[in-house]
Amino acid sequence: MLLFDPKKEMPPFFYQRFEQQQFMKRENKELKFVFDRVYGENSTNKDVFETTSKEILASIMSGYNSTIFVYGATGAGKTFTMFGNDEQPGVIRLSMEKLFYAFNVHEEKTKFDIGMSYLEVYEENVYDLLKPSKTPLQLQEDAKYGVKVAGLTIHIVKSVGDILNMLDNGNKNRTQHPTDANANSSRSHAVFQVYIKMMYKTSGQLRRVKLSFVDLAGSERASASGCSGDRFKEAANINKSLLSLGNCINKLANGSRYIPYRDSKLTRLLKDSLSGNCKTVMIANISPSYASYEDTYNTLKYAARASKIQLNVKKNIVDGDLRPPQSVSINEELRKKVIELEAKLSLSNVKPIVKEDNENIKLEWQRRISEAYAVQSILEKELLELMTRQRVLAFRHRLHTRAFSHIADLARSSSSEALEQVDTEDISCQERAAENYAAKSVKLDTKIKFSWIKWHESRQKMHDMFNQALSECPEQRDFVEKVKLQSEMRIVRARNNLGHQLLYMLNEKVNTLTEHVSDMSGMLKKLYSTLKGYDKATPALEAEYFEIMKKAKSAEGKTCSDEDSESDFKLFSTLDLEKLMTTSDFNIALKKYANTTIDIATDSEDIENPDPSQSLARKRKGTPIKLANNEIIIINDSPELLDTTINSKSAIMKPDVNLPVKKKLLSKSRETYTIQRNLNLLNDKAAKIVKPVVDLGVPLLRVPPTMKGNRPLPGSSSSLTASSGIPLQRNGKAVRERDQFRMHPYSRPVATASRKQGQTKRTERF
Ligand SMILES: Nc1ncnc2c1ncn2[C@@H]1O[C@H](COP(=O)(O)OP(=O)(O)OP(=O)(O)O)[C@@H](O)[C@H]1O
Repeated sequence: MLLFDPKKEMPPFFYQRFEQQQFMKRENKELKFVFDRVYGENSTNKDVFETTSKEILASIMSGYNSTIFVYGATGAGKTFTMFGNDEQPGVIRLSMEKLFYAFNVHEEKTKFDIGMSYLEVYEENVYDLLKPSKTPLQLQEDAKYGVKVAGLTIHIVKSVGDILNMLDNGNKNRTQHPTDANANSSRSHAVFQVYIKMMYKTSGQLRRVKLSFVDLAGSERASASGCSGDRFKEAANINKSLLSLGNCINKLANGSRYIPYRDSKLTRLLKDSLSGNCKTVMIANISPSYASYEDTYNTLKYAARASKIQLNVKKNIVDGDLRPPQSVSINEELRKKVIELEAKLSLSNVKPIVKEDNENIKLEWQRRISEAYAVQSILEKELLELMTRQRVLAFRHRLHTRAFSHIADLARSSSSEALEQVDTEDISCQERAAENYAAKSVKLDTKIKFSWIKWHESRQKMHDMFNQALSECPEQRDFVEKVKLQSEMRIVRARNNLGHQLLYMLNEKVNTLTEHVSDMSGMLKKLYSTLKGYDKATPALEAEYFEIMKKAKSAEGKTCSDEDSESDFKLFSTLDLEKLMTTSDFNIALKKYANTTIDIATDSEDIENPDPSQSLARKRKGTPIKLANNEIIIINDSPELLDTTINSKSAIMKPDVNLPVKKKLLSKSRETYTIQRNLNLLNDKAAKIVKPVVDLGVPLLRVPPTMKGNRPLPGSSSSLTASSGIPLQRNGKAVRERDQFRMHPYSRPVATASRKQGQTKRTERF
């Protein structure tokens, strides 16, 4: 046990005969760390070797891979522990001497082939220290042999002397720079590996073992070590690779399934030593100096975590192809015996073995499925997140575009000033927004595409794995179903989340619209009253006014009265991972909607009938008016015909169709968002199209039967008749008469006709 920063008895401090509290004193940590061995200040390299590496060497002879690595702050004595000096040889030399001694002892029965390599990892590049070159070496992963360094030279050695000479040469090539903490600081991680091939002469059995010694570069706080420029970068790189090593150690200690070996070259190289088939010793060097307090504390934490890692090791026995001829017959006999025994054993214990095997297979499949599912979950989450962002962006853009189209439509039908204002301010703004949206959506589309491909591949793999697992072990159907359900749940949750986001945006828009509608209906009321006051409100205008007011009222309090918004909502809230949708797919779908839907106050019939040609055919030019006798007339009040500027001083409606407006945008808006009036009355075959009144802006009026013989009023020139044969006249007086009764605008009670003209009084102006 090592006691770090122990509590110390401090002599009491008195001031004016009273004992004082010592505020400035730092609280001691007094942390206890338990390790396999702890070495004191007087321990030698031999002490370290005897209780660490020596034990490991015995297992090397039995065929186990082994690694010894030293870790610690800069200047703590790592290189000294590994290499030592003449008086105090380091762990490498002592191990090699011991190893070669063992080789000599077993020389008669075993043939040993020994090779060595020496490399360094400097700033995330791997260099061969025994064949110096400026070109870094590449790491390759091999399913059978693990991580290999391509092009690394392996030198055959016959004695300890050979090895030490090679190491001396290699050390000369190793990157060293002075730091504040160490005049000969090693700035790279050095990995020295000994490859031993042992062949037992009698049995022909072959063992290949790898012994590694890793001298890590010193961990340091870059600012504390007083370096700058290149040295600072060097220190940052060292710390980065040590951090990834620390992460791997943490995850291994916690039993995590995913270990981030690929985060750095160092961890990739040490993968075998950390988690593979390897017996590993970690030597943590610390300095007793108070100046290294923080470094010592960090090193101890690092080592404590590393000590929790548990490895599964197995002997590296390879059936040799190089078996000596005399051993072949013995070996064959033994093999036959083994087969016989195995057969006997399997006969006697069929059931338990099968059961145990099944259980193992099941567990193995579950482990593999869980691992693959963890990867797929990450990909799925990423894809869902991107898709949600794409739809939210597209929906927001759609809402903006629609709002703009409404404004453009209103401006177009109101005045040239309004239209010009839209032209100068809003269109450029809208164009900028559209460009912005296009750029963002292209980026998102690309990301989604890549993410989807990865997700799809991983899903395919999972699918294959499920099939294989179920065919080998059908009883794990429940486990497979559970994994599938988890994935479905994630998608449903993401869909819900998207729906909430879109609904929130839609409600915001509806709230703003409701506000506008109430503002506009107030204004419309004023305008209508003014027109009426001047006798300029035609029946068509009047009918339309009441219709609009009715709709404005019914729209109040509704959260989503707009059918088109609902279609948009449906389109954008669809989150189907199977179907990859790009921004252009949305646009195509929206165009389809645009053809089938008439905006603002849409007739349900038009939505039900998706044939655009039919819905367009049913559009009429004019306002239907139902008379008291159920007869329907349609007044063609299209803007062209209502243009009273042709022959009148009073302008009811004056559309400027040739204004210098960016036609592209406006024409699009008109095509998509036609303000449509109620069409139900059009189904009546008896309806007649009647020409509009343009002369003085006086509404068209049927002359009641009682007034039939009367001469037309001055200024009235119409000879129009409805289907009933009743003549229609422009009759200002009759209008005033009608207004007195304030009937529903669509009905003209015959009763009005019975009133005497003399009784008619204009009681209402405004
Ligand atoms: N146990 C020891 N006995 C005598 N000298 C030592 C001992 N440990 C370290 N030293 C000396 O301390 C100095 C720094 O040690 P060393 O170079 O081994 O540190 P290091 O941890 O490898 O540092 P770096 O990470 O910077 O390379 C060297 O001069 C070394 O000889």
